[in-house]
Amino acid sequence: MNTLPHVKSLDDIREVLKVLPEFSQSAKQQADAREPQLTKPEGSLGRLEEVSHWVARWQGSYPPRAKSVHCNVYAGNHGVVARGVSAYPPEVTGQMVQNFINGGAAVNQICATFDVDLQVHEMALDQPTADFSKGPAMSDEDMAEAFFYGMTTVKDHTDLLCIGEMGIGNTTSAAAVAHGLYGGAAETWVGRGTGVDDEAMGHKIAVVAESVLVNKDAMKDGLDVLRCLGGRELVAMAGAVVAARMKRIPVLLDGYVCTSAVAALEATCKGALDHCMVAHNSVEPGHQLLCEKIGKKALFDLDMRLGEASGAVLAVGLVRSAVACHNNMATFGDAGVATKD
Ligand SMILES: O=C(O)c1ccc[n+]([C@@H]2O[C@H](COP(=O)([O-])O)[C@@H](O)[C@H]2O)c1
Ligand SMILES: Cc1cc2nc[nH]c2cc1C
Repeated sequence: MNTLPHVKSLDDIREVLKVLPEFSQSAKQQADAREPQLTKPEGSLGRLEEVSHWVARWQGSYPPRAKSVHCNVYAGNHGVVARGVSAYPPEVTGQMVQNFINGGAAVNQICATFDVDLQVHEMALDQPTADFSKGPAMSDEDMAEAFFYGMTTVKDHTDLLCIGEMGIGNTTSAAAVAHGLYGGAAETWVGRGTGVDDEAMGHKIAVVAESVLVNKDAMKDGLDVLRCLGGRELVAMAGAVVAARMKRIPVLLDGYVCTSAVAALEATCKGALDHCMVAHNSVEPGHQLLCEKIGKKALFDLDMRLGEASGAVLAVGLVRSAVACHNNMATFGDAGVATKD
């Protein structure tokens, strides 16, 4: 199987991003050739057609598969919580990790529904990142370590990978990363996260604006932004997305925090997220704009704002249905159904 490069610095990660594999032209051609033969009006399965072709192209083999599905949830703690930006205390991160392990969280139930294997990864919860409203969240070395760790968590023989996170304070991190990457007004990128009140919301916007200003000179590309304003779980998600690309595994992204983390890859290297789809549109107001910035449209919108990969895993049923239609529907010829005039 593929050996992953042991990245030890942001420059090492930049080198990896330059040589990411592209999708398979042969799988694309096979999927394109089969689609018009299936017993349905042309285009009538809408985005399900896009989904099955996306799976085939990025797996690089044909027919597409969606049997072995894994979900990786990364958990991290954030120094910026000292600024009063979350509705919950930071101990909840570790407590929720225990809840995941015990099978009591929402994502456990959704994984069980779709027979998805769930792995939870604690990212040094006893060492929160530095408060990024004062300076960089992580050193170059810390970021590379979390990134490489994320890379190693992607298992071979996975048909589809769902990624998500848990971390009190991380919607502030996500907003700061998005603001750092794309600019605009800080309030465009800030939402209520776990549910902060109006007063805390105003404060959160000010903290995000301040954090981007404080770190401005240290941020030359997307990876710098992720190091300065991200967190270990955000970095691990970015590492997992890169490893999945190398192992030819399509990825379902979750909500705002997940999308913001990996947007740093796209900002560094255009096309780095071509093997990913955004599963759902989060209630966080910046998510839709963020999706536009990376050229993606979420598969559905159920007013969710939970995180923990819940939206990504929910999309597994949709992907499996898309792949089953593509692979198993009868053709016009086989079924004796007349084609259009
Ligand atoms: O990713 C999202 O769309 C999302 C939206 C709202 C909340 N969250 C989750 O809520 C936590 C962060 O919220 P907060 O208020 O502590 O920044 C973290 O564990 C996330 O998984 C996640
Ligand atoms: C209880 C709880 C569960 C979560 N799951 C993801 N983020 C969360 C935040 C809180 C507060």
